[in-house]
Amino acid sequence: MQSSTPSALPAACDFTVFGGTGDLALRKLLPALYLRDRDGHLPDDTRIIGVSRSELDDAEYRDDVRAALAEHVDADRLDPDVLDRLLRRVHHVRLDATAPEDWHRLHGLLKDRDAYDDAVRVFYLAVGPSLFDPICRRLEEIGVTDAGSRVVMEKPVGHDLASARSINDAVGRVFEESQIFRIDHYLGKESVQNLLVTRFANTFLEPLWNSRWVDHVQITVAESLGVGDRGGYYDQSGALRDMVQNHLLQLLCLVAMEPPTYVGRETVRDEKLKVLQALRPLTPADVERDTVRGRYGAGLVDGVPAASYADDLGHADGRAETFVALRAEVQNWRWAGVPFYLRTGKRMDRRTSEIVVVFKEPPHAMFPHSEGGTTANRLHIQVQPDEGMRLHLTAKEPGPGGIRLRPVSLDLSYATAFDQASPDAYERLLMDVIRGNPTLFMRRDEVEAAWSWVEPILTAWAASPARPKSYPAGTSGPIAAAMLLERDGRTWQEPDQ
Ligand SMILES: NC(=O)C1=CN([C@@H]2O[C@H](COP(=O)(O)OP(=O)(O)OC[C@H]3O[C@@H](n4cnc5c(N)ncnc54)[C@H](OP(=O)(O)O)[C@@H]3O)[C@@H](O)[C@H]2O)C=CC1
Ligand SMILES: O=C1O[C@H](COP(=O)(O)O)[C@@H](O)[C@H](O)[C@H]1O
Repeated sequence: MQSSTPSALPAACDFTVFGGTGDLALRKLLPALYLRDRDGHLPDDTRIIGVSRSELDDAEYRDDVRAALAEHVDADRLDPDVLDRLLRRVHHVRLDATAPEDWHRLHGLLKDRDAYDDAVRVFYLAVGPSLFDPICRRLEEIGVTDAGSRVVMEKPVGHDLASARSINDAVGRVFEESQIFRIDHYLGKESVQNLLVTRFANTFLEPLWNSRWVDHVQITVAESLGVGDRGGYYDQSGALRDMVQNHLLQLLCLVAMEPPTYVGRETVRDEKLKVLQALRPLTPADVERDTVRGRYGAGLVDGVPAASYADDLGHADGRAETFVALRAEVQNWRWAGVPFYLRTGKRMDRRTSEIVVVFKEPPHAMFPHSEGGTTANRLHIQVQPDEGMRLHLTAKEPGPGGIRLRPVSLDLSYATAFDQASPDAYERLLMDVIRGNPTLFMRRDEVEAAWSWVEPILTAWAASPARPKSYPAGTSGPIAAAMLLERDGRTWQEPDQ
């Protein structure tokens, strides 16, 4: 998905990562920057400045980055010359973001760039949100927040609407909205971008993409991993905040949005916002009926024993749900009456992110005496792994006798069609930040509209004496999630269907 006016690559870039020694920086950001450097995409004069309180000089930090790249980049993509070039770009600044006296160190390094007219400064906030406000204020004080500067925020932005507004206000006091890049890494996935291309660069789907022909939509983001060592964060968050408020609602928006007049910086975001604003607000009774929350117990994942959430957390007082399923509706002309079923969970039976658009049954049974039956057509968009698309149809089985109906599918595998691996989402998104293209980032109004819709669910759950329903690790979630669809005469699409 390109903006209508692709932005130029600047001659110089200072890419500052607050939290440069953290998990996100070392596991995702540095590998993505390395891979873009490998393909010659970084500005020639790029510096990558890791900021943290750790007592590291440049050489020690470079050692840490080298080790992280060895761990997180495939060995066959690690080129020693590129690695050395990248490491020469890397610096570390020891700075406690809350200590005013430390900031001269970063200022000293950044002001070297004053000679460049078009140097871009990126400030990536890979730290807890409580540091966003102090960091932005200090950046303003040291005079590095002009139009050439960009700030990147990770999701989740806040833990409810009020805290999201407060974070947005704090960052917005220093940076213009056009300088603020709120990452939802799902928007950087190739298959997610391709969803818009499939819908809007082809004609065959559009006449069918509405309540007349679509029965319902299913969006599943299932993970086989548990919370790992992120339990501290996760238990404050839970699957609704961690996944639904951002990734799943963004996927829903891309399925449901109207075609923009062109794919531009604001047009896609304008259309996504309209979808979020059209989501039917849930009353407490709707939450009771249309949402399911679960939490994994011990079980087997791929035949291997897997711990319970309490074991992963290290105590039994966990509060968070690790699974959510819910029924949403988009109240507009196109989608009135079409349910959107969303589910996401950890420690499930498989890792998959997929969107299934289930079309209506044929209006008239023309082959009543044939063997086999018709099944509803389905478009299955496989976001990950094994990106691709499958269109499920009914066909006649070849043979000289009578008509025998059989389900078949038209399969598109990206790996086969394009013979190349998809880049990691961060590779695309970090380059968009450097180029200043915000199309694939969430605008303030989108984030807040998503929180507005999610908040009644959080409130109703907090008020309810019920606990999340238990499901064994390695399954497709609590039985109640299946019942959510059965009640409507439908079932979740599982892989063997
Ligand atoms: N990890 C992930 O996959 C994802 C993370 N996020 C979000 O990104 C943020 C960072 O996550 P993650 O990397 O996992 O966290 P980590 O705890 O691994 O890293 C935190 C980083 O912040 C630094 N830091 C903490 N306090 C200060 C301070 N006062 N001044 C300067 N630096 C400080 C730490 O270094 P030091 O202690 O040396 O100062 C460290 O480099 C969080 O908000 C998280 O929710 C979002 C999506 C995914
Ligand atoms: O943002 C998050 O996403 C990951 C899942 O991302 P994926 O690209 O591996 O599908 C999730 O594990 C994590 O809890 C959440 O914070």
